[in-house]
Amino acid sequence: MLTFPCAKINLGLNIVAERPDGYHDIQTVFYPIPLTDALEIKHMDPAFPSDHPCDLKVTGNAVDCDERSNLVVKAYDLLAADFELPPIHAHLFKCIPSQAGLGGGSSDGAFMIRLLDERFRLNIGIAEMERYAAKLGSDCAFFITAEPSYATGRGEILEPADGPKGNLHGYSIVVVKPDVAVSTREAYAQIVCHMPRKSCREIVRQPISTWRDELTNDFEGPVFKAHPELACIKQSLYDMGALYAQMSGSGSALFGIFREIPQGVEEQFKGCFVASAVL
Ligand SMILES: C[C@](O)(CO)[C@H](O)COP(=O)(O)OP(=O)(O)OC[C@H]1O[C@@H](n2ccc(N)nc2=O)[C@H](O)[C@@H]1O
Ligand SMILES: Nc1ncnc2c1ncn2[C@@H]1O[C@H](COP(=O)(O)OP(=O)(O)OP(=O)(O)O)[C@@H](O)[C@H]1O
Repeated sequence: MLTFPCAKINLGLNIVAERPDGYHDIQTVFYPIPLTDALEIKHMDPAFPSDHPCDLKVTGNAVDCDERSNLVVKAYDLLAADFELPPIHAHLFKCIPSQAGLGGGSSDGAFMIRLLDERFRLNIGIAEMERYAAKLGSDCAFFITAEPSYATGRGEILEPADGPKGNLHGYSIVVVKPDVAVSTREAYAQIVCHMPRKSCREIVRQPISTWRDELTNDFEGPVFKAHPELACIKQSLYDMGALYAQMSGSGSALFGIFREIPQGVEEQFKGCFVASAVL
């Protein structure tokens, strides 16, 4: 059985408070984008046994962690602790860039939960799958439904966000990821928390023309200071006609929302990972 874990962007991201558990309370709107990995599972072939009941093969882009730490295997282990799962082979074809703020690893973990639930008829239910996913990472719960969501808490408390779907339908997105890796943990450590004057949830209901002046990602200040080239990419997206441009999550990917995909994006951002799609 095959599935396609998608990436996300954050439309606005405010880090509002430090928590006693070492995490931060955030406010953000998660929006799924059509940039995907591919994830396949099948029963383990007795002719090719493995020392772990979830034998993972990764192709495409390299993932900088060992097999057991991969969120696909962690998702299997999490469910195997509570459900009887047969041994499986899993194949992850990795396309979503890592350390990009696009939630690629989180998506793989959440889609694995969905895949195991469906393939082995576990009947876990959405709310329970979201609870399992939140144990894998703060971003993971969103990917269980991958519907536009307003997220609070660590990022795992989700409510539907209908505004951006209507606002963004038919627009195009360009994602640019330079060869800069940003550690999410280190990025959070740079932040001075504060409440935004207006919630991103409200702003994304307004016309896109207002987003440039009102919607903010609190990571941009410290991350752009450490990597000024990211601010240049954001400015280039605006120069190419973006209606709105922002860094996603803690970076280093940036995205621009356009009426139509502009000419020459590949040439403009030579050396970067560049993807574009209609939303
Ligand atoms: C930056 C975002 O992408 C915005 O959507 C997410 O908040 C990141 O979520 P994630 O990658 O799933 O993060 P996790 O794997 O849960 O946490 C990685 C590290 O980021 C920090 N972290 C993460 C989420 C959060 N709400 N507060 C935090 O302080 C913690 O130091 C944690 O050890
Ligand atoms: N399936 C996976 N794909 C990518 N990275 C994974 C995966 N499983 C575990 N990881 C580990 O998690 C780290 C962060 O994951 P990833 O790069 O996808 O997140 P990110 O781009 O920082 O997104 P975000 O912070 O928005 O969740 C990687 O550097 C890698 O070590």
